[in-house]
Amino acid sequence: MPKIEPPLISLEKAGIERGGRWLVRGVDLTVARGEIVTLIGPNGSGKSSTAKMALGVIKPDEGTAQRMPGLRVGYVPQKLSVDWTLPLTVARFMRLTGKPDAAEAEKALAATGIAHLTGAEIRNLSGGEFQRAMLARAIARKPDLLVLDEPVQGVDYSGEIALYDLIRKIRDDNGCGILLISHDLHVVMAATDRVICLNGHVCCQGSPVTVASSDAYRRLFGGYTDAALAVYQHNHDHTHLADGRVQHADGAVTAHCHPDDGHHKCHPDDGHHAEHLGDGPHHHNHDHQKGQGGGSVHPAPVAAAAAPTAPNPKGSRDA
Ligand SMILES: Nc1ncnc2c1ncn2[C@@H]1O[C@H](COP(=O)(O)OP(=O)(O)OP(=O)(O)O)[C@@H](O)[C@H]1O
Repeated sequence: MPKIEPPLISLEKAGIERGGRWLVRGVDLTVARGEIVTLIGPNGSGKSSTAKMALGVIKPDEGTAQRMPGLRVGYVPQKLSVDWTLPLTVARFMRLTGKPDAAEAEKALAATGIAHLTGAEIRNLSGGEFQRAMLARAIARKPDLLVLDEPVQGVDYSGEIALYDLIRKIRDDNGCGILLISHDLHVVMAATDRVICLNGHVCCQGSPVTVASSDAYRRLFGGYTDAALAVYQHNHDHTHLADGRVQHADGAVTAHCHPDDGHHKCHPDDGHHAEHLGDGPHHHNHDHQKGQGGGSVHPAPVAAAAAPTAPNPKGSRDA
């Protein structure tokens, strides 16, 4: 009989109380190897507090928190205190904590698509590049579990898609478990196996479709839910090949997407196609539409993640 691996982390009926107020309570949560679990919920709903309990940073005031013995965690925090006036290259940033050896650091930077930025100053990176550097630093530790708190903040929509694709790829390549924290209702739906919807307690949980269809989720997010669900359920039917051409479901290969591909009207100069350069063949199972209306998103801005010289939107990540 195959051995059932215990989860990497598990919370049972866990809660945190501060100053006589329960920040969050009654949380049941597990993350297993190879699984992407997303904590979703509005601001202040207890997502970060729950993640901190799972990581052992905060001890639960009720219930239990358990971690696999010897668990290696890669953590990308929501905020990072960096003195942006100090010169700090990406290479040095990789060695600030954890000190991976040079080969591991190089591999991690290549895996996140920013090997060419090793010598660049952190303060000059675009928002998407900075998030990739944070991810690279986390995966260089070869974690069993990656915890990513709002990993796409400060990143434009097409950059978000690229980052969620990257997160999935990291899971596939490394076999680690991933705990994602997000209040993004759209792209994250397609990038996760299980969603736990929080609002001081677990409102609902399950597959993204189950959660997005639930009454509790609808009550919490109101009119946004249908769009989120529609976006999640809308699977692309084409693959972007490494040479930039597009292979369609019927096997036909064209220079660009078909204008009637359904999910969007495709402009040849769309930024989102650029971000997959070097990723090899890339099959979409996400939607390119952001927002509620499901309208066309063109012209899409060039992905921050793919723009090596884009200006640095520091405001979005300063602690
Ligand atoms: N140490 C603390 N003492 C008192 N209140 C706290 C403490 N830490 C967090 N809180 C409060 O607990 C609630 C949940 O905070 P938490 O950071 O977990 O929410 P979140 O869902 O991650 O929010 P956001 O999406 O805004 O990051 C908030 O109202 C916050 O102000």
